[in-house]
Amino acid sequence: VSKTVHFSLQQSATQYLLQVDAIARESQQTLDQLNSRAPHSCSAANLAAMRRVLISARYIRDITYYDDSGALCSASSGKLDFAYPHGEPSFYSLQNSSIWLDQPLGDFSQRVNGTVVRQRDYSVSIVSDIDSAPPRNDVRWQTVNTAGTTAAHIAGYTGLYIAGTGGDTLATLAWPHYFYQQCSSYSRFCLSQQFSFYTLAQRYPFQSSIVLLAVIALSVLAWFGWRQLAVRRHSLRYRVRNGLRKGYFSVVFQPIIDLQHNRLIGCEVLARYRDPLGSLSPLQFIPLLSQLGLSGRFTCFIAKQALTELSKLHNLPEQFHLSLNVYPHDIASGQILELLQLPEVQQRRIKLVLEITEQQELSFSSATQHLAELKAAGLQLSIDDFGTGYSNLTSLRSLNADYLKIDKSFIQDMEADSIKSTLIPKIRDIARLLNYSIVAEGIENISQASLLRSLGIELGQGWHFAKAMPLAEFDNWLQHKLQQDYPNQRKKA
Ligand SMILES: Nc1nc2c(ncn2[C@@H]2O[C@H](COP(=O)(O)O[C@H]3[C@@H](O)[C@H](n4cnc5c(=O)[nH]c(N)nc54)O[C@@H]3COP(=O)(O)O)[C@@H](O)[C@H]2O)c(=O)[nH]1
Repeated sequence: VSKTVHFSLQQSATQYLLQVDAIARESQQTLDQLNSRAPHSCSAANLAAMRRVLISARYIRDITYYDDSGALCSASSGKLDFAYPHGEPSFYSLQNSSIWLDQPLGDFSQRVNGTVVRQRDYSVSIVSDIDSAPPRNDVRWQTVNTAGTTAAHIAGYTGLYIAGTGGDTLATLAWPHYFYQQCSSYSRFCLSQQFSFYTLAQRYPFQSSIVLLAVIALSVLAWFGWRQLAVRRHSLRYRVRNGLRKGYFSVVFQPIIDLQHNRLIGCEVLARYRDPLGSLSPLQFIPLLSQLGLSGRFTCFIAKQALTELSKLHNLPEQFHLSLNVYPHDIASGQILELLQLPEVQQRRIKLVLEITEQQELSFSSATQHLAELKAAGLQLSIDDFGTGYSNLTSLRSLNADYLKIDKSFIQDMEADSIKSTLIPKIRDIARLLNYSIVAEGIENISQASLLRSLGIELGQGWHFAKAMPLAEFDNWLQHKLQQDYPNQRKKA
């Protein structure tokens, strides 16, 4: 389609510019011929010579002779009554011709306007349709002359000509507008045309329908592509993967309390997610990270982030614990050992406790060696969500952990003496047998805290003490708590 359109535009513009060149050539040759004659005057012999030239010309309608005061005689009118002055020319062309556009050529029987081209003592007047009849009249067009330093507007719409585009250029402007420009080689005239797809559609109905179909097909494809992208970007998998790359995960800290002395001994770090589409719950992103094979990277990120943030707090209690949830399969695979490479983990100020949920079965054969390496590196282990999963006494013993964390489902309804809560003393006995400290999680009120204290449970956490908080809030809470716990101690610098 573009070839057909291009060819057709090229043909008509070439025809038009060839005519312009022919007029320019005839004008130039005539002026050269007259200017080279001597003597220059309005003598009968000179007027006769001017008329002979005029008769053989194809485009020139009159020839005028000048001296410094103005036009003195012309081939059509003979001697003029007075020297007729010209105003400023419209532009200067090649060989320093002065050109006046749209001049009234008043000495013809009918009043007509035309173009006057003057060089030295002579001018030629041309009446042609090149400035009023472009090759196509259903397009916007402009003719300019580029012989001077700037393009001189000759006819048509102003502002269509694009400098530097050169000749014979077909381009799509903003769809559905097209642009075509061609310049003549001799007279330096350029013809610029601008037209819309609708003009094409009228002229080339078949080709245009192909273009239109192609545009529709491309738009539909682009729409589907965009929709697919939007769906993908909204999918949880994309968000979680992207979140790890872009840092949409953050950490919050929930205090862990020594129930017997009501003192802060550490905290648990919990992950949070927020991206421009909103928040995701850990229950959504924790299993997904595992399915995406990103659990190891994620655990390292959370550990690094939590330790970096906590290291900014200067008055953490001695032997402060940071409990970090880890994926049991990362222990079995050994990926968890990557934690030991982190400089933040290697520092000894904060004790790292790895919480391994009991809800997922741990492959003991491969895990034992890795757990031993973690413990040898100074990390502690805690069995999380105890009472909800797979542990038996043998597996508990072989894990060689330090803490046993009673699941919150045992704590809830403790005050109402629920069946589950009656098992707490039994869990406590098992923990003592194995030399584990007990942490009770999900303590929501004072009566649960008192009951657990009376049962000899050492450690606890839950909303009764504080919810999980971002660092700044945790710091405020910590200052307040330290004031309570150590009222006589001055703040550390
Ligand atoms: N492997 C990783 N797992 C993580 C990480 N961050 C969180 N998680 C696990 O996601 C589960 C849901 O966590 P979350 O929504 O943060 O809920 C925790 C507490 O906010 C909530 N909690 C704490 N106190 C109370 C309470 O008094 N009542 C109550 N109803 N809920 C409370 O319990 C969740 C902590 O659970 P646990 O880890 O078992 O101590 C959860 O399984 C997280 O483990 C991560 O970084 N890595």
